[in-house]
Amino acid sequence: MAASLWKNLLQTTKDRILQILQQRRASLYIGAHGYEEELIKKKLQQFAGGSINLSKEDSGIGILTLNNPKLMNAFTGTMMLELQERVTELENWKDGKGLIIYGAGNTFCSGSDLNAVKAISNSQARWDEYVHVYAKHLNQTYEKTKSINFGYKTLLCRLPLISVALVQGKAVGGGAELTTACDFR
Ligand SMILES: CC[C@@H](C(=O)O)C(=O)SCCNC(=O)CCNC(=O)[C@H](O)C(C)(C)COP(=O)(O)OP(=O)(O)OC[C@H]1O[C@@H](n2cnc3c(N)ncnc32)[C@H](O)[C@@H]1OP(=O)(O)O
Repeated sequence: MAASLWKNLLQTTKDRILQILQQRRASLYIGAHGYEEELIKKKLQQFAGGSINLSKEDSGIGILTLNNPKLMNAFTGTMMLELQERVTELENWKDGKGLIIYGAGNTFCSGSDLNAVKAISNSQARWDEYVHVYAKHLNQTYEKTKSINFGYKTLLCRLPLISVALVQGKAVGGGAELTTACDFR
């Protein structure tokens, strides 16, 4: 009897552990704010527009273009997601030596897209909460910094490439801080 109870308890515990592990796998990221990675991504995807373009030259120089010229290259949600993808691509670029970041049109970057900031500020969670949680995903040092800009910063700083922000025109808010993520500006 006792042996059978023990066996059941053992099995139930194993099942529960497997269940928890599966849940964790399904949701790789559950941050301090309780948001899930997919939820954050979906939210950021709602604020679409512009793009982050990367061209990798034979010389080993990458050119990253902030491309949203109608809004002075303001960062939309999808641009944030793309930035992470491009940085991952650069991290895996074996022949990469340097990186130049510049803005399309005649400006560098006007920071976060204020349309998204306003829209999210009217809903349950503020834009910066989403952004901060996403920054944590980008940057494990979030707990110390609690800032997306720092998220960008360390994300770019940890790249093993010499980076230059080629600033033409305005660099405001998050755009100004992005320049500080580069080795030279
Ligand atoms: C919370 C996040 C925080 C962070 O990440 O740290 C931020 O970054 S918040 C955003 C901070 N940035 C700003 O507040 C900049 C706001 N913009 C401006 O001050 C000016 O637009 C400018 C960048 C100084 C350029 O001025 P100017 O050359 O006179 O151009 P316009 O003002 O006519 O702008 C053209 C066009 O672009 C739109 N625009 C500009 N910046 C943004 C933006 N950040 N988000 C959304 N849209 C932006 C501006 O509204 C104009 O649109 P139209 O009127 O439709 O032509």
